[in-house]
Amino acid sequence: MTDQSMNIYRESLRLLRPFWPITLAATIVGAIGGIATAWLLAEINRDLHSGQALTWQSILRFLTLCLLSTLGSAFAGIGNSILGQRLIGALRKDISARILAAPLAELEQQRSYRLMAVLTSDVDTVSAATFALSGYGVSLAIVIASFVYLLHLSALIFALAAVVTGLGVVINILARRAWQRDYEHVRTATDDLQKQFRALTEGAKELRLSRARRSRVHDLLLSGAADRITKLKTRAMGLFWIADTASSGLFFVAVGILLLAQNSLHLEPAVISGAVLVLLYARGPVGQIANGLPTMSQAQVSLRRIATLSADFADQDREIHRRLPSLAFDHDITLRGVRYDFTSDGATGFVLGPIDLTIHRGETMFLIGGNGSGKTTLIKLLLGLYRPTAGSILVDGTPLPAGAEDAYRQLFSAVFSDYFLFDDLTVADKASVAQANDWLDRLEISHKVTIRDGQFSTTDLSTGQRKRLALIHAYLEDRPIMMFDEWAADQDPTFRRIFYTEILAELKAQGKTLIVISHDDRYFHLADRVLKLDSGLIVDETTIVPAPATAPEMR
Ligand SMILES: Nc1ncnc2c1ncn2[C@@H]1O[C@H](COP(=O)(O)OP(=O)(O)OP(=O)(O)O)[C@@H](O)[C@H]1O
Repeated sequence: MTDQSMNIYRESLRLLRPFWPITLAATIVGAIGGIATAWLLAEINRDLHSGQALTWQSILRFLTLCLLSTLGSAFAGIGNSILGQRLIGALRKDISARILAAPLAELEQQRSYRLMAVLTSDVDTVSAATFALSGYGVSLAIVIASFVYLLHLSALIFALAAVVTGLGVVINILARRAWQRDYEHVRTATDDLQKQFRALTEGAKELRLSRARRSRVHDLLLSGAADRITKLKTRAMGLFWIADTASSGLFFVAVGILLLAQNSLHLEPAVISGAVLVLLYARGPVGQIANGLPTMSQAQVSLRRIATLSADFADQDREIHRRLPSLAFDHDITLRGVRYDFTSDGATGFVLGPIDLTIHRGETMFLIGGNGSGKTTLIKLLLGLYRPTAGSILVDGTPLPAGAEDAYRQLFSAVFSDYFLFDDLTVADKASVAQANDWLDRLEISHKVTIRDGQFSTTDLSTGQRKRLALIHAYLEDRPIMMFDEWAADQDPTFRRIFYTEILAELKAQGKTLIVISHDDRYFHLADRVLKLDSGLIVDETTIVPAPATAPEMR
């Protein structure tokens, strides 16, 4: 076993471990029900051939076995339903927590549609298999107990039933293998489908504008993936029905052989009828086990996908949930020889740095440079979202201790150019709501948006207006350092001016350290320092000397 498959195996066990007790309990109860069913058949056969009137003991035994049989399968079913629901909840929470704790760079490498497919489709598939577990437990117990009864009736009949079942098992194993191979392709096609579903909503505008793109997405990519899944699943289902029919048909063959050979075998009628009864009854549970195999195969593939994702994010900084005390930042933050390398799998990628940079508390720094010069990458490093490939970050001259990344990140609030707009306030106390209302007024959107139950009443706004809401979130967080990535780019000229000359000035007056990515050279003079990046390096640094205040004119 390779290291990776060991990891996946270990991860699968870890994910399923909390559910062993309930699985075991449901299986034991189901097995009791199954054994009671087989016993019941034996009792019925005995009573039919006893030639005597039923005794109270027989009636009592019959009723007890009926009760055990029905209650056993009912309780096993309930147990497994609870297990299935808990499993869905636990897997979703566990994987989400790992995704939350994962470093941004690793998350960026995973495609979001793949994560969505694991969180929805794979989790559902695994839990569907657990719902079916009770059925398997009961069926398996019936089959085993039936075989014990057959052995008790006659070794020869037992051997005949064993051969028939063995053949059925082989047929089903072959079908299962074929399905398992196909299901890997089904899962890949499911990822493709998720990707195209995303395009349907996120690319709605582009798809309406371009007939060629629309037909490529719908007729080729989406339909292609959907058809591939249909074809593979239809083939697999066909295979399974053939396997199922063949294996259950074998039971009829066994019953036929018994009926034909009953005289030459010199077996009592009670033995023959008991065997026929059991063989015909066991056909159902055997079929149920065989029919459940595709679900089990799918669950195995899906569990492997869940475990792979979970293992990928296993060794991450879990301090996101540890709530370490916040870091103090009194004087400066320094990037010392910091580098970041996008190179992966030997392919050369963009390299930022080495960067040596000190940001002083209370200063306003503008970051400028052409597209792809590395501004956002530098910001992600500075904000602790990327771990430097080389070099270190110092807060007030002290290197950031290991495990303090999340505490460090709490020093910043930011509006990224690809920001996500949350529609609720993190803290919705009276003071925060009052502040938010104040800002809605100042940002001239109070006529559109109000705060209701700690939420913005709407986020269906223009691009520039939505960005104003993102700014309110950043303001309410009240962190010492604020970063704006081309915030003003989507604002009209008046608001752009208000942002640079009033909002930034006010935040600076409050003592905030401001980092502003900007292309608005009309306002560069408002910074304390302007840094220019090119090809991942700081190529220019200009300290802005404030113009001396002009003396009032003498009359
Ligand atoms: N996730 C990523 N994986 C690989 N390379 C990346 C990734 N993100 C950015 N890059 C590369 O890093 C370079 C710098 O990107 P970055 O986003 O930092 O530039 P920028 O100066 O912010 O550009 P813009 O002004 O267009 O936003 C780009 O040339 C890009 O190829």
